[in-house]
Amino acid sequence: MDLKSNHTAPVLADPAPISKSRLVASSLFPYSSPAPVFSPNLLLTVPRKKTGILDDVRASSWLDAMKSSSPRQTSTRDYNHEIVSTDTDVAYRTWMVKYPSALSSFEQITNFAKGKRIALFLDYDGTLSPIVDNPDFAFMSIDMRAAVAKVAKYFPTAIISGRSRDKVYGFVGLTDLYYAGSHGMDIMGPVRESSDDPPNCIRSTDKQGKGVKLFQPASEFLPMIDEVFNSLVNSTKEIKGAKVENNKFCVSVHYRNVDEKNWKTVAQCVHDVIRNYPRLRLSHGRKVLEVRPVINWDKGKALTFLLESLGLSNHDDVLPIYVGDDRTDEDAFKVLREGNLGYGILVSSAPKESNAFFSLRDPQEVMEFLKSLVNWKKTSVL
Ligand SMILES: O=P(O)(O)OC[C@H]1O[C@H](O[C@H]2O[C@H](CO)[C@@H](O)[C@H](O)[C@H]2O)[C@H](O)[C@@H](O)[C@@H]1O
Repeated sequence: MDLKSNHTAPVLADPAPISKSRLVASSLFPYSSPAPVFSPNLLLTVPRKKTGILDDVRASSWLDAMKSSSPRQTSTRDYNHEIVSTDTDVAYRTWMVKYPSALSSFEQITNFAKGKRIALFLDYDGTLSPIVDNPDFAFMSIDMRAAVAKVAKYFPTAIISGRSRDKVYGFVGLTDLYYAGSHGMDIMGPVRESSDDPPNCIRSTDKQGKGVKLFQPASEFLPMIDEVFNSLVNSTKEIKGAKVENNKFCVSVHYRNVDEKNWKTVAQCVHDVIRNYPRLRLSHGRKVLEVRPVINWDKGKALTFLLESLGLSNHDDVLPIYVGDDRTDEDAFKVLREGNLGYGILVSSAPKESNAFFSLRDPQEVMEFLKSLVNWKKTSVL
């Protein structure tokens, strides 16, 4: 199949604006899980006109998205290291009325979880590890690793990351978890004999020799992604601070360390490369442009796939909890919210519209939440 064609331009697909309407509180509780649907035809066809240059309108919308792609500090510290209340603090507290802290709402969460099996889904960057300038150094702390290891002893736990699966496994380094890399396009999950495998799913073994299911719905894009990665490395090499990361089924172009006056040049380089690949699209992360295949697959679909693989879909006594900080995590929050399946928890130190139910400020609070889950499980009489 020729995935490269000159008739269409790349799809500039950011997530659709999130609906401002919130479900009423009571809909936190009734659960009915629809059966997951895995379409054999995952390819999306979104034809667009080809444009020669990154035109001004598109350039400014790319730039706006680039500028708003990382939260600002919500508070400052005075010379005594006291937190000084600022307008942004007030805005954050107001926002938290809509997205309450998962720590202060812990009792509400665990009350609802009584008699249920919690399944935990965790994003990596910005959730388990703090955001740092160099993506190669986004290590999680020893304490965080211990907290994740403990929580995984009590609850089925999966990491769903935009990184390549190998890379995120390298950072986390725990064997008792399931891993989905490339925004869910590379899943290594458990084998369940009773279920039918979708196309593109193969049986394999993990590093410990355990039988696993490997699902790579974008496998045919591999040569294209490699080609685009090389082109992007080449075209951005003169831009000081730009960094291109190969995430196997997608490519990240980082501009966190690029002078803001050169962000437009980064956008132009990315545009110039991917305009020749109508089967690739662009999305925005935290100071990163992400190039990925146009397929009907995202972190939300990965979450559904993993629940199915774990034998946890269509059960009223299952409570999935997904913790993430990025726009790509919204797809998973949406699956949980719209299906009334479970709780999305947004990690953010700044107010933003989300499909999550709860919030946590930063990875430190994520760690406290994980520890609280373990303590609750240890002490609860179910
Ligand atoms: O889905 P995630 O696990 O959150 O991965 C999303 C992207 O995370 C990484 O980039 C982000 O974190 C870096 C390290 O803190 C930071 O330098 C960068 O600015 C952030 O965008 C990762 O490098 C990307 O490849 C992932 O797609």
